[in-house]
Amino acid sequence: MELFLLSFKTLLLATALLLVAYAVLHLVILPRRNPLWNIAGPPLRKWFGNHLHAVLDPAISPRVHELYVKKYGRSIRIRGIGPWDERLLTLDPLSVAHVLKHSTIYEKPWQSRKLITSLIGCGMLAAEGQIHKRQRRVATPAFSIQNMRALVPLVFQKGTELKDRWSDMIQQTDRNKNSDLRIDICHWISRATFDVIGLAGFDYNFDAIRDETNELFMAYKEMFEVAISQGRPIRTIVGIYFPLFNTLFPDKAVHTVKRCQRVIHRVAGELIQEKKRKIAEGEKSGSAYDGKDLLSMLLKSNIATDLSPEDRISDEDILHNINTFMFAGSDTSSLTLTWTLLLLAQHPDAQTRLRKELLSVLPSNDLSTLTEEEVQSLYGIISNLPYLHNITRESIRLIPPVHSSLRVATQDDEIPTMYPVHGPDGKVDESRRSVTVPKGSFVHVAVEGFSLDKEIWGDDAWKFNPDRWDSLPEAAQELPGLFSNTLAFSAGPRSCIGMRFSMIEIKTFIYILVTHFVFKTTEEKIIKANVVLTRPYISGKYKEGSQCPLLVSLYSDE
Ligand code: HEM
Repeated sequence: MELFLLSFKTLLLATALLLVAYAVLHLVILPRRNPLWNIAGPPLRKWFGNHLHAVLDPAISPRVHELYVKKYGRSIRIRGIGPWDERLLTLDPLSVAHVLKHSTIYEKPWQSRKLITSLIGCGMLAAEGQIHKRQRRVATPAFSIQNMRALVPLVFQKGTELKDRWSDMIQQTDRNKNSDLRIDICHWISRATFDVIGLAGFDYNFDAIRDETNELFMAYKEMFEVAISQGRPIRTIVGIYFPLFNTLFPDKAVHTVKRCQRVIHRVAGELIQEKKRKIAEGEKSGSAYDGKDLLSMLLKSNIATDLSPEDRISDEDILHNINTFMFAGSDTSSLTLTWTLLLLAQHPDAQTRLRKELLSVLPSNDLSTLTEEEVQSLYGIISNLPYLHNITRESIRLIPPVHSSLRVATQDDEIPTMYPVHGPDGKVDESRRSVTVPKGSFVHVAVEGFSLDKEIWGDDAWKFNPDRWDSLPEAAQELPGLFSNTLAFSAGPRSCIGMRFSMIEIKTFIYILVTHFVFKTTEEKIIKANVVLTRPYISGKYKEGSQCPLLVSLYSDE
């Protein structure tokens, strides 16, 4: 018995020693051997601390980025969730272009892909490798300039509906006077952009500007709310690493997602089958079905004769991508519009100047009476208005809805840098123009960080100055990015496929709203928070959820 106890104790001791050795190896020794320790980075006050809040919270990240660049250069070592998680934060234009261009080396982390897939399926946002390539190839024709222009009338229709709704609300409040009405523009614009993406996505009218009762609309809305709810971070992490946990112990959110997915599968599944039938009938009868929505385009492109059978995607993939367009294309556009209107309210001179430019091309008859050709020709003019273009670019630069993005290196790599790299001792080696990144490391792509960089954009980089776009500094002109030297729509093979679509939506809505209403700020202070996207909150009222109240009145030129 004694012998047994002795050997049991020895076994326990050996196991404990092994665990300690494992922990020391992974928490102390291996991290120190990580090549990322050869570059400078901010210290940590606590051994288990991290820099994530500092670099991801838009309330402080501009100051943090500025300080880091001054002290540590543009290639910065930061700590992720633990000592084993050393990361690269790059504010070097050459490095970020390298990372975004080499999308097969720098993939999206499996954890975020799994989370997205669990909600909307494995569409373009979450897929990697060949699957992503195939989906992107099928979807690209749907987003061509020509196809996007075909969506202009429906964007006008929804912009006009929102305008009419707000006009009614203002007039109902006070029938005699045109007083200011406090409107949460974030909420209302989100309803309108949902309507737009519903019609543009699969020719389906959620009618959310009127009311929020449509079954499919509610399913998407509730599901996306689960995605952005911050209330259960531990559970979310456990669910990602151990999916069985959610099956065995489902909570309210799991049930909600399941219920929403059933509705989407049923209603959107039927829409897909109906479209397929129409396309097949059109082919049979010789008069091709002319549906202009993304679903019709995707289905047509998927059966195009120049696409080999192995490059085609399944009905399931089609549904996942329509879900993806809903997810990636509704809040991003509505937040851009919300931030733009807030900035215009905060800068009344810019608002008046913009209104003057927009009114100069306002037709004499009501927008809702224009023919399709007239709408197309009007949009052609609007899209080229210089001050509107400057306002749009400046708003997206100053408050990009996607605050930052994350990539993981799938192999060891040497990332080139434009600026010299600072060593861990703070010394700058002028000849050192690359950073060694080991496989498995996370790389932070600071979308907002680049947009607000004073060394690139000038000392007024944090200010709203639409005129800057008339003479950009050389450094800004050299920045990589799909959209006007910003990373707001990312860059490279994984950049935003919906940029043209959102430009039509943003310019059309601003045109309609600013020619009909005047926007003023309320007493409340609006702050930014990064909740999947950069969203507005009333200072001190975070728990009330994202909102952006403005005082809105009818514009009259008298
Ligand atoms: C102002 C509006 C928008 C902004 C700021 C925006 C921004 C972005 C950004 C930054 C990415 C890259 C994400 C990453 O690398 O992690 C992205 C990807 C994507 N966006 Fe957008 N987006 C907008 C509107 C739209 C719209 C309207 C659609 C569709 C109708 C859309 C569909 C997509 C898709 C499918 C991807 C994934 C592309 C891929 O990985 O191949 N986006 N968007």
